[in-house]
Amino acid sequence: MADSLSPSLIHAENISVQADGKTLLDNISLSVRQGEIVTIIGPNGGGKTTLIKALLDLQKISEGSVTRTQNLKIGYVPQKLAIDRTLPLTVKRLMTLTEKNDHQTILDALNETGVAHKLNDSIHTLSGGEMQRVLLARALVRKPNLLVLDEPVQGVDYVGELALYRLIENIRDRHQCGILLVSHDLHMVMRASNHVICLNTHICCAGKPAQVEQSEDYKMLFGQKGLQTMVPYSHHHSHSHDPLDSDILDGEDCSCGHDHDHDHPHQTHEGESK
Ligand SMILES: Nc1ncnc2c1ncn2[C@@H]1O[C@H](COP(=O)(O)OP(=O)(O)OP(=O)(O)O)[C@@H](O)[C@H]1O
Repeated sequence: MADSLSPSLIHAENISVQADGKTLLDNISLSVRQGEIVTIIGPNGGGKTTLIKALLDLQKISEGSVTRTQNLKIGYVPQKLAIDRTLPLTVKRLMTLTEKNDHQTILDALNETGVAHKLNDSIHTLSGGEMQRVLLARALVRKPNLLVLDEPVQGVDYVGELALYRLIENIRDRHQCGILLVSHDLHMVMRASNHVICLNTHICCAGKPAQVEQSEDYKMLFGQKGLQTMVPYSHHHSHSHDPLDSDILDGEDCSCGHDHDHDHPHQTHEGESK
């Protein structure tokens, strides 16, 4: 389990991203440590995918810096996978498209995510949840020390969502990797996280899940939906996680003193300070 002394696998320091004269990210700092699940939540268009891309060097940053630990191996499951639906493609083939792995390695990864029985099936016949599990397995064959999952529960129903988050927790426990998770949907996501960052161009609030729940900014952004979502969290989360002390505004409400217009992200905010 991670502790506050674990070194950061990846660390962003005051990064900002501008594109087309627009600020997409404003002064964001965050760290992901070994054995830790960090979740980025926020409204549509809040900059979650942009932040992931900036961390992965897929998006140019205008200010700030990103530091990665030496030998960092990242397994990335993007939000969208552009696959031509007319292209015949089995799960096995998908698993070897970009990396050559032996049969047993592929089978082990698919076993771990519970979809080994789909090995020879066409990916076009998979359910949303099965597809996400295949993509997770595909990221796992690289034996990453950092898993980056952009909306891993998309297309998955409530029960499947819960199972997927449990699986993600198990992967974290088994591999002791760091996990950076993105979601705009709040169902269950908080429960699985050590640390939550609420992003709406800038960081509105961040900290341990129970602390974010108390944040006025969180309540304003997610309203009743957010409060309802936290119920399962409060009831289940007294035991197994080892929440981190974090260098990111642990449990603090946004204390900048600015008014936030959450429907229309703007950039007058200083963002998070370390
Ligand atoms: N390359 C770009 N140039 C200009 N604007 C961009 C670019 N990439 C993203 N944007 C804009 O930045 C904003 C944030 O997009 P992003 O995809 O990061 O949001 P998100 O939080 O992941 O949203 P969602 O929850 O809908 O997936 C959006 O308004 C988007 O249109």
